[in-house]
Amino acid sequence: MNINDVLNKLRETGRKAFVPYIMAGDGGMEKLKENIRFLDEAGASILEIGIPFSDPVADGPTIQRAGKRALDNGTTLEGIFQALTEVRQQVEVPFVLMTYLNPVLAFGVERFVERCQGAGVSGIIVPDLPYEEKSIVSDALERVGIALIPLVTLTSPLERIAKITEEAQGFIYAVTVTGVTGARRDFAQSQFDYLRRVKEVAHLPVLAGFGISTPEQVREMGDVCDGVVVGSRIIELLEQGRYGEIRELIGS
Ligand SMILES: O=P(O)(O)OC[C@@H](O)[C@@H](O)c1c[nH]c2ccccc12
Repeated sequence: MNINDVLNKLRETGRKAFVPYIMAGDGGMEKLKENIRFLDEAGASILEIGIPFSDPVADGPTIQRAGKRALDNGTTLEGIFQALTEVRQQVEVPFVLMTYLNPVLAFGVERFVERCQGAGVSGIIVPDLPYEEKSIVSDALERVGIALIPLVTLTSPLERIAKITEEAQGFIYAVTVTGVTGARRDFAQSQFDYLRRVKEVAHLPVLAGFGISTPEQVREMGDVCDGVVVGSRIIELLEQGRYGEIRELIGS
């Protein structure tokens, strides 16, 4: 299934999307494939898979550490594509890659997109790619039907959000905090208001991410948008082998 099919089906049945984020190569390539199979079986709607990078400006401590572990392991993009290609046939869940721009440029945009297609990747997120410069990667992605998922933030003016969502595919990633990835204790009313406003102007599903770590937060966010992305908490739970809690989060 592709991203649109998954999100349409959830909407028709009145359910919300749950998108775990994992760091590729944290624990090695076998672990990556194992984690993907587990999260697919546990009911993840879409999987966000992070490419480790030495200068992850949007990431907090948990994801920075996971990225460092992956790089120290000798993780390469080529190795990640190979693992994804192998596991692709075994799972249903769509893959979205999250990468900073530099690794893509270093690998070569055309080559990167070709490998994404070969590995059955449905979308990519590039947090440091300015919207105005998106054609650097979006032209090549469009040719093969891979979505460039846009991030919108609390500080993006509504007109800009409307413009971004008009041309987007897949879903809109609404960043719920100003700052880096990582668990937050609670969310202010203004953050829910922001999500409602994004929902009003977006013609695509809106998923909220950054700082979501408890079943209660998953439900609260689900009340105002179409689902959530959970990264840092999933990485911690995977690291500690707390699979029951991951199932609980996905089920909430
Ligand atoms: O870790 P958190 O707070 O649950 O946030 C999601 C996040 O990890 C994932 O979507 C992500 C990881 N690194 C990013 C960089 C930019 C945008 C998004 C991300």
